[in-house]
Amino acid sequence: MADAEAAKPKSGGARQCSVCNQKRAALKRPKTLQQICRDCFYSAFEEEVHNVIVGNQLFKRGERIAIGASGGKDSTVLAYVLSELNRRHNYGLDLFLLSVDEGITGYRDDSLETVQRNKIQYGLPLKVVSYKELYGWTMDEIVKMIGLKNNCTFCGVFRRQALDRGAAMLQVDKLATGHNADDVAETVLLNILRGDIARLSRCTSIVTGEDGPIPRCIYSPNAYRGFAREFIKDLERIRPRAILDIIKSGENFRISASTKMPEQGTCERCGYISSQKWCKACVLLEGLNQGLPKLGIGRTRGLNNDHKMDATQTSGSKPCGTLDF
Ligand SMILES: Nc1ncnc2c1ncn2[C@@H]1O[C@H](COP(=O)(O)OP(=O)(O)OP(=O)(O)O)[C@@H](O)[C@H]1O
Repeated sequence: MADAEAAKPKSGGARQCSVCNQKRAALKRPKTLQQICRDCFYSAFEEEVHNVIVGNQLFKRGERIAIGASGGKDSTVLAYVLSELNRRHNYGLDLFLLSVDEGITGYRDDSLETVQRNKIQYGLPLKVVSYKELYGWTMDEIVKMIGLKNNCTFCGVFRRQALDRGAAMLQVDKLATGHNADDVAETVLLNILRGDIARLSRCTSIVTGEDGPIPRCIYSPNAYRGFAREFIKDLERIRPRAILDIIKSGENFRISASTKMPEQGTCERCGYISSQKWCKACVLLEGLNQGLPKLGIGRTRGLNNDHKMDATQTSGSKPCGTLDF
């Protein structure tokens, strides 16, 4: 996606596609610097995704795969490309669309309509799980209680767990989520800026147990991530490959053996993966239910006080707009 956005042809530069030599080039790919037409870009993109899937042995024949479907552009592309490649190359996968309804009036209800269309277009079964059914709260209700300032923490933590819970209900083997190059580069940069070594080492992994790129949250357009995004876009204007190079730096990052990393366990309350006594979602939920919504926000207060802080938890007090996969 960074490809397409970064490389709109300059005015007057109506060149021919350097692949088919027939149609007009629609974009210049930062990755290859090729001027390429729309159709050739689609073919190249789909072929590259196929090569990544095969090269990394992402799936096994017969596996059940949930596609995190938000109705946004990335997951819509993901749903299209996975269903298309599954059919074209006969991967033998059972694909499902999985949507989380956070209960944000005027936002998710609209995008869920897109997902309903994807369901019909690609002929994939759809499962929708909602914050209301899982946690007893919609995001609108949470915002009413906590205000706009810290609500992204709730949104991000709950969404990640809701996707995992939905995946468990569907009894899938894997969950696929969509992340474009810009988002991954932002995440690498953010983790460097925060000194979050644990996340930095995982955020470019193609397969993660439970961690990965930290997507943005719609309630916080001016959060720290926004500044990282602006910075990356400025770099991209000067040098379009900058985004891919930042990702490459993240991929090549290695932690020294002497660095202490957080230990993963399970939440004593709900059994979800956690490096603390209670997982972040349970701490936040407890705060909401007790009428103390700030309980799980911040570094020092909360229900996990008796446990030592670690790299993961330190980022628990991170600014709005982060979501861990
Ligand atoms: N509400 C949701 N329901 C299901 N999957 C989701 C939801 N929100 C995010 N995801 C998954 O996480 C990925 C990254 O989410 P993020 O919030 O960064 O959105 P994004 O980069 O705008 O992607 P998209 O364009 O697909 O919304 C999405 O592509 C999707 O696979």
